[in-house]
Amino acid sequence: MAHLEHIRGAFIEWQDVNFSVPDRSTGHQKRILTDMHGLAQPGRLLAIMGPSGAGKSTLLDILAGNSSSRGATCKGLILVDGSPRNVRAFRVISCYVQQKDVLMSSATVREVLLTSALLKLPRSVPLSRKRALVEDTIRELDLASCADTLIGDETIGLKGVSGGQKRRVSVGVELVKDPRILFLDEPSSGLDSEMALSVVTTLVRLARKGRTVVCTIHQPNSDITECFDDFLLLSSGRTVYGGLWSGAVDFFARNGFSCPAFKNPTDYFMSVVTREEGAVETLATAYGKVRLDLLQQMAAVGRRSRLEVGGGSGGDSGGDDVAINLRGMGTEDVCVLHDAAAAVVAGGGDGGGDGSVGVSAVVIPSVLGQDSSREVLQQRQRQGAAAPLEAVPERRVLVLDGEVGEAPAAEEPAQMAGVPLWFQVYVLSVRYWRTWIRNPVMMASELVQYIFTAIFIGLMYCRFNNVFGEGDYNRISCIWFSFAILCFTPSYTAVTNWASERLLLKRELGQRLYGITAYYLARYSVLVPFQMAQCLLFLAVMYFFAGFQASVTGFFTFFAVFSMFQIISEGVGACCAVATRTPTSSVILLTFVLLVLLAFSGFLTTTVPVYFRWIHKVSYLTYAFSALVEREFSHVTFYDDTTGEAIPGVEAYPASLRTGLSYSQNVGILAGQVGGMEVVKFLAFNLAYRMNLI
Ligand SMILES: Nc1ncnc2c1ncn2[C@@H]1O[C@H](COP(=O)(O)OP(=O)(O)OP(=O)(O)O)[C@@H](O)[C@H]1O
Repeated sequence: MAHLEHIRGAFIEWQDVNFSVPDRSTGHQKRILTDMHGLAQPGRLLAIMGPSGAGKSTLLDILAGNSSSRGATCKGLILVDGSPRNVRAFRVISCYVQQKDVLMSSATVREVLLTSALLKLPRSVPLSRKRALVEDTIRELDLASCADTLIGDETIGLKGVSGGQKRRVSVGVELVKDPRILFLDEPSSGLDSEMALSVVTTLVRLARKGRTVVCTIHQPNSDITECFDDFLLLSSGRTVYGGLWSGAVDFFARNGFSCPAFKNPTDYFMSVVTREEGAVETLATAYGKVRLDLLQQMAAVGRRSRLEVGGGSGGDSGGDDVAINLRGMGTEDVCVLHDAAAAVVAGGGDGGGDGSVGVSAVVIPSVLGQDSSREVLQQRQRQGAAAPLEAVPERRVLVLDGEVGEAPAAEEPAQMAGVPLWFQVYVLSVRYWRTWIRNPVMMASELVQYIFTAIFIGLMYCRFNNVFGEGDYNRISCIWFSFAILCFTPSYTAVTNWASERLLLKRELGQRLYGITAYYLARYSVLVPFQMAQCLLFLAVMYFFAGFQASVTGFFTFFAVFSMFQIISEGVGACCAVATRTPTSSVILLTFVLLVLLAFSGFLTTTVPVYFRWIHKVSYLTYAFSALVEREFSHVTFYDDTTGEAIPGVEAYPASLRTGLSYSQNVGILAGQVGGMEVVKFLAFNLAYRMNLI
């Protein structure tokens, strides 16, 4: 556990935080959070509670630097280790675990964590260290017993880990980057009481290593509340209480709300703020008066507990740490020793360090600072408090555990900058590949569809004859029918897969683990061979069964055209999926598009109305169909059943099926359409991402 022993959390202090969003009905700003103050400390678990709509998630998002509502206004000051937060740098040292577990169901716990480590940690970190980190994480989260079990998804018949284990894996996915700060949105929601407790005790363990852990929580039972160190109770966007968990009952009692014996305090608090008229106003006002005392008390207890933990694991433990840090600081930094164990580090000097393992900045936030530090910070607050949070001055931040450096001032977070595109594509391809081969329902349904369709069509047309009026018609029908069925298979698969893929993609793109280009290339590199294999399977049965020209060239011509056809069909499905918000609307759109394309492919109507002619001209079905008819008929001679006259194949099929192009020209256009579809698909993914459809 060597790696995890060195974790140092960060002090996060927020002051006068106000958040408003535009109210569509009135056109004015609607206040969501009012005058929020608080403190989260290293080595401690801060639980944020409140009734539904109290503003818990909003506050958590703001603290984590995730808030991005259009038209929203966020004012106030957030200090990290005593200095105004630089959101970009803050994201590097913190992580956010969302409420819903969005994990790759076809991967094992160990694989999920390793993928995360490969994408999140720079390439300069050796693979052996990444693997060691994954093993550390597995042990730390108590996941050893299920490390090689699939995550699973009951909805697709894939058995896997339990809900509590899944939630811990979600934490682990973030933990592999070794964050100093963890934000978790309702980590116990949807779990039974035992699983919820196991998740919360895991969080306490993570906090005790020295990390700062902040979570929102809903209706905790008394076992869970015993795990809280610090506690923040919100109601209607106001702070009703913020301080030590152990002081909450006393605070309520002093303000006229005594918790009955044997009642879970959190149940009581919730009933007071939701049912008692005027209680929120009374408590919020009372809290405003004692806020500073409660925060100072909380900070003092926090400091004491970190000192008790001592110099070994976690926490701002010893004077040695401070001395090392001060050596690593730039000369412009203002360092004010607070006590033997800690220092206030303010100012914006270069954060260059000696790079020694375990070096950390130990910082006391302003609520605890002595006069000298207060002056520095008050000056900062005067600069920053009135400004929107995003506008606070940038400051270099120390990245802990083994490396002291400055947070990237440029656009990309550090973890993305460290992983080259080819490596992202490689990691994602492996994961994508696994999704296909480990998903029995998807694999079986695909195989059954192709084999069943091939046998069905083979039986339907079983061994064409060469009688004019029969053999020609059957060949044309067989080709069209094959296309008509097969255009639905890859496109529907794209739509159904997108529903589960989208959430994971959204999370990972949001964290900038990779970009759309890496995702697109990885997807393409796995899907194309799969589609080609499926075409081969289909034609191996259908081509000879039905009785198409028995030649190797003929077979591989069909194979090439069918493969291109499948690739385009998958692209049509993917575009319909990303262009819509729900699977139902994707299916409706896709069905409509394919039916229109089929209708004007040249088989169903001999005269295409002039206003639909453009569809006939752009449809890939037109060229695929025409190319194969052209190819087959140029190698077959029919005979008239009554006269015995020989009729060359090229003269035997109707003019309505001809595009006016030769076989190779049709294939050339189809190949161009494959390229065009890939460009459209790539742009569609990018556009969907920009328009928030992913
Ligand atoms: N961007 C936004 N636009 C409009 N209203 C918003 C926005 N963000 C939050 N709100 C509103 O602010 C209030 C607080 O929302 P928030 O999700 O923070 O509450 P919560 O305490 O987390 O509730 P829950 O426990 O139900 O998740 C809600 O009434 C919500 O509708």
